[in-house]
Amino acid sequence: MTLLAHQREFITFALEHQVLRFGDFTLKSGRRSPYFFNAGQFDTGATLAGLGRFYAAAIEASGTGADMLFGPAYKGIPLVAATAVQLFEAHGRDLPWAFNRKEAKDHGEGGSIVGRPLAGRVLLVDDVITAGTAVREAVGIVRDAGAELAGIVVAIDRQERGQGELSAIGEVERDLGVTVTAIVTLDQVVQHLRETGLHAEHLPALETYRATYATGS
Ligand SMILES: O=P(O)(O)OC[C@H]1O[C@H](OP(=O)(O)OP(=O)(O)O)[C@H](O)[C@@H]1O
Ligand SMILES: O=C(O)c1cc(=O)[nH]c(=O)[nH]1
Repeated sequence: MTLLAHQREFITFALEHQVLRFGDFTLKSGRRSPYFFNAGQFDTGATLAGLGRFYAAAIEASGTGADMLFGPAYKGIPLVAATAVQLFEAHGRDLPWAFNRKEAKDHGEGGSIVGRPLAGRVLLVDDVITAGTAVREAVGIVRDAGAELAGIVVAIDRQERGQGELSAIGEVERDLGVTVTAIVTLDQVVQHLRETGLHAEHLPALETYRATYATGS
């Protein structure tokens, strides 16, 4: 497997800012994981700008055409904002963007979508796909608004089983008919750790976890 320079840079960036951490974490799916990617740790202007640049570059490289961006609450919100800024700053693409509230508001402007109303081909921007539940919920919001899903971009594909035996991303691509783009995959993180010797003490737990939840596809 080849790791591109920007993927190594991204892993280094996530490790440096303790966004990628090792320990014992309970996930949304209920799985217990020896590592966690916490996008909330990109907690300064500079790191959020850096993160947005990685997302924008991944979107440009994927060739996914979209009319607008959507970031699902909560962690998708700063991600979509940072990505929209960097798509414009670094690539000259000025796309409308929106996010949702988890609970609809019945005063003021009301509703659950903030920003540009969802319409046309919408690219979903989120942090992580584990079992795929969160992105399916978000896709439901896009489709309920009468918009079309153009694709999905995440920072990390944990390469775990979804609801059946396929990978969560494989199931999402099959069921929704779109491409999921990840800046990096778990395999690439593991390869980078092996090659650099960084966090070598955590590799056995990562391997055991992978053997439990990984799929061949
Ligand atoms: O693929 P899945 O198994 O669904 O898990 C991954 C998702 O779960 C978490 O979001 P959460 O719903 O906790 O929302 P948050 O953005 O408010 O943290 C995480 O931020 C991912 O988006
Ligand atoms: O599956 C999750 O809940 C999850 C995994 C992960 O690495 N990061 C995160 O924010 N959520």
